[in-house]
Amino acid sequence: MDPVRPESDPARPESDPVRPGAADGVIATRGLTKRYRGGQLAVDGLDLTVPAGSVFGFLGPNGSGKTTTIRMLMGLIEPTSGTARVLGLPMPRAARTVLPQVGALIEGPALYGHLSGRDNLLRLDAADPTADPRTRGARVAAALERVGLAAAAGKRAKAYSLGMKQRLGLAAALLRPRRLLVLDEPTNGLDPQGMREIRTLIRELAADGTTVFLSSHLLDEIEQVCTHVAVMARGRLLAQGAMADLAAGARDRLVVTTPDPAEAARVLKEQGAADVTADGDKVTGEPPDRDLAEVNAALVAAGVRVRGFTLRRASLEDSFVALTGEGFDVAR
Ligand SMILES: Nc1ncnc2c1ncn2[C@@H]1O[C@H](COP(=O)(O)OP(=O)(O)OP(=O)(O)O)[C@@H](O)[C@H]1O
Repeated sequence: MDPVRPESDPARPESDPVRPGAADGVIATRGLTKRYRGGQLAVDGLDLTVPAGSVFGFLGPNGSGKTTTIRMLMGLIEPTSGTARVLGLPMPRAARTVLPQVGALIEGPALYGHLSGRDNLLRLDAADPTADPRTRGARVAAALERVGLAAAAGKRAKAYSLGMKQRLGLAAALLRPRRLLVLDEPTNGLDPQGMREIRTLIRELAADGTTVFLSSHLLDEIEQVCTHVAVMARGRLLAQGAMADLAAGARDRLVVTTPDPAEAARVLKEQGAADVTADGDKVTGEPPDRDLAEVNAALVAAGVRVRGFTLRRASLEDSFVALTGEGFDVAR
């Protein structure tokens, strides 16, 4: 089933378990497919390539197959067909080599509520046979510091807010150096402040060189923190690539704010704008290939009361629509 070469193949440097190369990406899947026993095709022929050093957004609505993919990548479930390599090694076969180098936060961290944040981490660290007990205290203190929990380290975990629990989960993932962090919907259930804090932390981790694989159903979130993105819908990969390349697939939009939307729409079409739509007092369209000052003047000359006239940069959502012809809110 698995056509990859043996792990010890010297011709393939990324097979070195200590320092696998990233020629194929930190994560690479080929035709990865999962059909659950009930017959549900959750992931369908996925070819995913996650470049080293990227913050890779794995975007898709609920039920699109993100968690199933992550569970296959982490060796928690077997694919029905296809292959998955993580850090250059085949999963789940090389799980014992790969997983210690991967920090994962999947479906909320498992914590002991009656223990303090610090004691939770001490306990987790003690469960790691490769962790030196002499440096345990320092390691735990550094991880708590990293996620901004140093001041709350002595508090029982059950008294933590959801955001603090997520951060403690991240601290646990950071107890040892990781080459890859896999975060499944890490901001789910958090308030805006908690979301911002987690995003900032993700950016900092990425700046340190860790590759971050971040699943989310939030377009905004992916747009704000990710360098690369893959878009899933109904178990299939719709698009993947560098965020900038994906954005290049969608054109900027001209946005006119006016109390006269119907007239504005007519003039914009006349001026050569394509795909003109009106929504309330906003009329948007693809800008025509001419001096926009002339377009503005034409609106005013036609008696349109122009209250705003701006060019909005293409968003990830625009790219998504341009690439797929579908809205993001894909119904299942
Ligand atoms: N253990 C299972 N047995 C059968 N079907 C499952 C199982 N787990 C998930 N599914 C189905 O597989 C599909 C993909 O689910 P998955 O959880 O991977 O999606 P997701 O994108 O992670 O969504 P969410 O964010 O809601 O978890 C869904 O239709 C789901 O109902």
